[in-house]
Amino acid sequence: MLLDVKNVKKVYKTAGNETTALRHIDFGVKEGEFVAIMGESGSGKSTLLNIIATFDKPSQGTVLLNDIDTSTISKKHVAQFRREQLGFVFQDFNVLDTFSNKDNILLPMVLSNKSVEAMESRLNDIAPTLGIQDLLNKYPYEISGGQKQRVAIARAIITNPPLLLADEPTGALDSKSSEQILELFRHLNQLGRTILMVTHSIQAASYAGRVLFIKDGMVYHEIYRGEEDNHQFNERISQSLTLLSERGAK
Ligand SMILES: Nc1ncnc2c1ncn2[C@@H]1O[C@H](COP(=O)(O)OP(=O)(O)OP(=O)(O)O)[C@@H](O)[C@H]1O
Repeated sequence: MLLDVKNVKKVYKTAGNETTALRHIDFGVKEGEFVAIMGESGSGKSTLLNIIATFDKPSQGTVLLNDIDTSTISKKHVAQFRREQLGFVFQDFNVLDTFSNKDNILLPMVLSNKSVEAMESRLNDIAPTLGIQDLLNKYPYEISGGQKQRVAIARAIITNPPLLLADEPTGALDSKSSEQILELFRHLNQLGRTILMVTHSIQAASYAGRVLFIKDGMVYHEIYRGEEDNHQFNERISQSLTLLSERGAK
């Protein structure tokens, strides 16, 4: 198992108040999978992603990535661990307007003290797959949202991390750009990349091979795509969401 989330619980404690964001989360992601996590607002998706991303720690339970217990990584090594093991794609791209697109993409390699040759070679490898060759010398403010997300995906995979984490990656895009970004995720997954994506969008989730549904801080349900096409899987995700909300309403 590439990612193993075991009995994770998260309680936020603020002045006299306790919020249980995650009650009991158990799931794994195998190498080569494309998994989507869905759930209503407040169900704990961001909390879970933040814990997997090592931005936050669970109150109980463990997260193993490549058999490394992420809670044991020292503060000194956590930035390096993230650069090497994880790629991040966010809803709002998080690219720096003062850097060219190329420099944005290379930033994780610069921080890891890689040679210029290694950086150029890696960029040449991934640029055609992402269709960003013509964008490299431009700045983020000169390109569209969909193009910015391509640049952000390039930055996320430049160090070739074993796991790509995406938080609502199409949330800020129009439907056409969303579709192109989702096709790109699918393509990267077909090339062997493991992806874990949090989303509200049924359309986005229908590109995954498996969908986990979170409710009240637990994984309530999961479905696999199997042999279904996007349309069929989309229908089944909708049905699952309806069932879940009906169950919750009783
Ligand atoms: N830093 C925090 N301090 C206290 N409570 C928090 C904190 N972050 C989240 N929560 C609470 O934990 C619960 C889960 O929140 P979380 O943001 O993980 O949900 P979500 O599913 O990502 O929601 P959304 O889809 O709206 O982003 C909510 O009740 C939220 O109010």
